[in-house]
Amino acid sequence: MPGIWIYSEDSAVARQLLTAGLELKTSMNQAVGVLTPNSEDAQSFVAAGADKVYVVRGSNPWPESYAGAVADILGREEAAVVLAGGTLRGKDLAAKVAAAMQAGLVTDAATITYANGNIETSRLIYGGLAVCTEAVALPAFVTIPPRTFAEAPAQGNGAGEVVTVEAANEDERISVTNVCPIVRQGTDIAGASRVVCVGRGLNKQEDLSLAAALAAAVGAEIGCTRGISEDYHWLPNDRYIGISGQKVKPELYIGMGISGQVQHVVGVRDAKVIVAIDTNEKSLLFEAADYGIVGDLYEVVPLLTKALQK
Ligand SMILES: Cc1cc2nc3c(=O)[nH]c(=O)nc-3n(C[C@H](O)[C@H](O)[C@H](O)COP(=O)(O)OP(=O)(O)OC[C@H]3O[C@@H](n4cnc5c(N)ncnc54)[C@H](O)[C@@H]3O)c2cc1C
Repeated sequence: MPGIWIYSEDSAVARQLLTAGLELKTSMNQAVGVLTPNSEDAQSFVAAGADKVYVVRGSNPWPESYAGAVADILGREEAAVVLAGGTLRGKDLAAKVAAAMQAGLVTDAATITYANGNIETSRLIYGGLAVCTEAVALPAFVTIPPRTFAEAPAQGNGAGEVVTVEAANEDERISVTNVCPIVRQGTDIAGASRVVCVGRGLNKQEDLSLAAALAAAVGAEIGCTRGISEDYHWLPNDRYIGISGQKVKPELYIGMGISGQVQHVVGVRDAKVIVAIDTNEKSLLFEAADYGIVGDLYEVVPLLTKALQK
């Protein structure tokens, strides 16, 4: 089936990529297919508009175990465009399969369109200071970060076909002997709808209670800048936001005591409403903010919390 193919080991991300795939389907007039390791979600892709779904079952979740099977399917189907989730495993798999198929690969695309017979993408570079646009000849591989698109909704039962393929473990050097899930505190901050974020304007770890009270008042998760987790170890590393941390897309982000360096702001720029609290009126976070309060967080935050509790 020549057309647009989607792969992610995370079914929610695959449904987000399906939104981009269905837009390309209209402009390219080609079918959309999904490859997934998750047999239980195959019908949800069909219901959301996939014309064909391959369930690729490997003996372990490492891309080494099924990259060859994915390349075989995509080669057989004469894939024109492959969209892979921009997760660690998605990028790993995309690189392996694109190399096997001698196809071009663009990573971390924020937009994707079909124009002049090519796939055109844009992505942020230099820590968010510039936008890079690229045109890739077909067949083209593109990785897209999670939450770039909304999930494609179910449209009915769908008429797409589901095919199951068993992938042999291609790399005998790798075997899974144990799996330890990452233990997270609270919910995944990347998916939080509200975030209260603390920076090094906070004087000591006990003062995180100020942020916790504000977060409780607005129903938010607590995030931080890199120094708070990596240098001070006041919060776990999965709480820091930015280019090398989590990218968040909340309805509301409240940043306190944050200087707004680009490496942090690039992780929050997609927030719907940004509120900044800082003593320094030149804090760069004010430039990204919808609302700014120039003031001492030790005075402002308790007042704000009290007002919001009412
Ligand atoms: C390659 C690279 C990658 C990086 N990746 C990331 C990343 O992913 N995420 C990230 O966050 N950083 C990242 N950084 C670090 C980044 O460049 C900044 O150093 C960091 O974001 C600054 O953190 P901050 O705003 O908490 O601290 P600071 O820059 O020290 O700012 C503290 C702020 O608090 C204010 N303040 C002080 N006291 C008060 C008070 N009482 N009330 C109110 N405001 C007060 C100050 O005016 C100041 O604006 C990266 C850096 C590099 C080089």
